[in-house]
Amino acid sequence: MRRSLLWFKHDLRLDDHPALIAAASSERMLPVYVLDPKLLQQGQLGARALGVHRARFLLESLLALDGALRARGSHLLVVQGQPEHILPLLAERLDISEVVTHEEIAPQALSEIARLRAKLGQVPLRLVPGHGLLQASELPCPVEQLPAVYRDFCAVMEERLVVFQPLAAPERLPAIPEAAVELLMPPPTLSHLGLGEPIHIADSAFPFSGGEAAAQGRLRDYLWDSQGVRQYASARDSLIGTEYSSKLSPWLANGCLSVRRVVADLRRHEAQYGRNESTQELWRAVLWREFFRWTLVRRGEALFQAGGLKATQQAPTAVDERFLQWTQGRTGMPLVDACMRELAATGFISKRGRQVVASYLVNELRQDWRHGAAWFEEHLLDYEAASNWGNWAYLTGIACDPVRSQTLNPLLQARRFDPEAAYVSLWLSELRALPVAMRHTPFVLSHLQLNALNYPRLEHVPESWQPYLPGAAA
Ligand SMILES: Cc1cc2nc3c(=O)[nH]c(=O)nc-3n(C[C@H](O)[C@H](O)[C@H](O)COP(=O)(O)OP(=O)(O)OC[C@H]3O[C@@H](n4cnc5c(N)ncnc54)[C@H](O)[C@@H]3O)c2cc1C
Repeated sequence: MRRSLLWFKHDLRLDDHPALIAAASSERMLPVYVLDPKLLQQGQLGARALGVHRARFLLESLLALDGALRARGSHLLVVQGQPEHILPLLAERLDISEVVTHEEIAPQALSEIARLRAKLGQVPLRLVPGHGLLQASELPCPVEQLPAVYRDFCAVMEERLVVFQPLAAPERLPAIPEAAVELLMPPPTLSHLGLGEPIHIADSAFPFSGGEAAAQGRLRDYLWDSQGVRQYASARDSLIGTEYSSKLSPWLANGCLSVRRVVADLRRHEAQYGRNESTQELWRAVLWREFFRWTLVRRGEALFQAGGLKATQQAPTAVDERFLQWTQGRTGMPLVDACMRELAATGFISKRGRQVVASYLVNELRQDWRHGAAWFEEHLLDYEAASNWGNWAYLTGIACDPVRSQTLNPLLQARRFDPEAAYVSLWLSELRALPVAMRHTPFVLSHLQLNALNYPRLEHVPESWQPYLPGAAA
C-alpha cells in the first residue's frame, strides 16, 4: 500500500495546493506540520523568528487546516521538533513510501531540505513547485536572464496574459495510516510555546485571524462584495482602516491563500467589472512579491549580507541604543513611533509605514538594516523572507536598483499621509494632550514640556525637515 507523508510548511490551505494533489493519489496520506522550537529562540540579530503575533496567526491557521482536513476524511498531525529529525522517524514508524512537499527558495529552507533528504535515506522526498505565482518553466526567459530591477521585471511580466488556473481542493482525501491515529493531538497553544497572549489593542488595520476560510472571506469581500479593490490606487497610502489595501499579505505569507487564486480572481473581477488603474496597481503589487521571490532565487544568501546585493561597504553597521528606541516606538519622531507601536501591538503596519520606519532607521539613525529586518521578521504577521529582506535591501539602497537609497523625509510623509494627525493620535496617547497642529512636531517644545508629556526628545532636527515645521509655510 502506498503511503505518502505530506509536509505542510507555509502552505496552510487545501485550495490550489499542488503538493496535496500529488500526495492525495496515495492509498494513505499523512498531513504533517512540524513546529521547530528554534524559531522561538533569539537569533544572531537579537530577534526571534516567530513572535507572539505570528505564532497566534500560525496556530489559528493550523487549527483551521486540521478542521478542513477532517471534513474531508483526513487529519493534521502537528509535531514540535526539527523536520530533519521528526519526518524520518515518522517515515520509518509508519512505513511511508514518499515525503511530498512544496519547493523552497530561501537559503535556510533549502539547507533544511538538504538535511532532511540525507536523513530520509531510501525514502524519496518529492518537491513540487507550488508557492509562487509563476514556476520557472512559465517564465518568459531563463531565471538568470530575468531583469534585476523591478521596473524592467514588470515590463517583462506585466503584459504577460497568463491565465492562471488554480487547482480546486479535493472533495475527499485518503485516510491517514492507521498507526498514526494514536499520534494525533491538538496543536500547541501560545502558552505551551511559552509566549503568553497578545494584548488586544483596538485595530487600526484589520482584525486578522488565521486560516483558509478567513483568507477566502477577505478575498471575496475585497474583490466582490465591498469591491474595495476598485479604490486601491487612491487608498493604498493611507495608514488607518481595513480598506486602504487588500490586507491579504498575512494569508499569502502563511499560505492560507494561493497567490494564483488571488490573480485568477482579480482577472475574473476585471472581466466582469472592467480593468481600472486600481486593479492594475494591485497586479503590480503582486508583481513586487514575485520580483523579490525571483531575486532571492537568483541571489540567495547575498540578500541577507550587510552589503546586500551590491556587496557595498556603505550600508551602516552600527547598532546602539537608538535601535532600541526605534523598536520601542520612542525615537521622538511621532510618525515613526506610531508605526513601531502599531507593529508591536498588532503585527501589522501599512506599506507606507514600513517604508517610513525602515528609511528612518537606516538613513537618519544610521543603524544596521539587518537588525531592522530581523525585528520585522519577529513581528510581522506577513513575514516572508524574500519580501522582507528584499524590501529592506531596496530601501537601504543595496538592492539591484540603480537608486542609491530610498530616503524618505518622515516629516513630509507625516504631513502628506497623516494630515490631521489621526494616525499618530491613535497610537501615541501621550501626544493627545497637544493641539492637533503640534502632534507631528512635539520636538519643537521645550524639555520641560516634553518631560511633562513623557515623550522622548529628538537629539537633532534635520535641516530637511525645516519646510514642514509649524509656521514654516507662512
Ligand atoms: C521594509 C519592508 C518590509 C516588508 N516586509 C514584507 C514581508 O515580510 N512580507 C510581505 O508580504 N510584504 C512585506 N512588505 C511589502 C508590503 O509592505 C506588504 O506586502 C503590504 O503592506 C501588505 O499589505 P496588503 O496585503 O494590504 O498589501 P496590498 O497593497 O494590498 O498588496 C497586495 C499584495 O501584493 C504584495 N505586495 C505589495 N507590495 C509589496 C512589496 N513592496 N513587496 C512585496 N510584496 C508586495 C503582497 O503580497 C500584498 O499582500 C514589506 C515592505 C517594506 C517597505
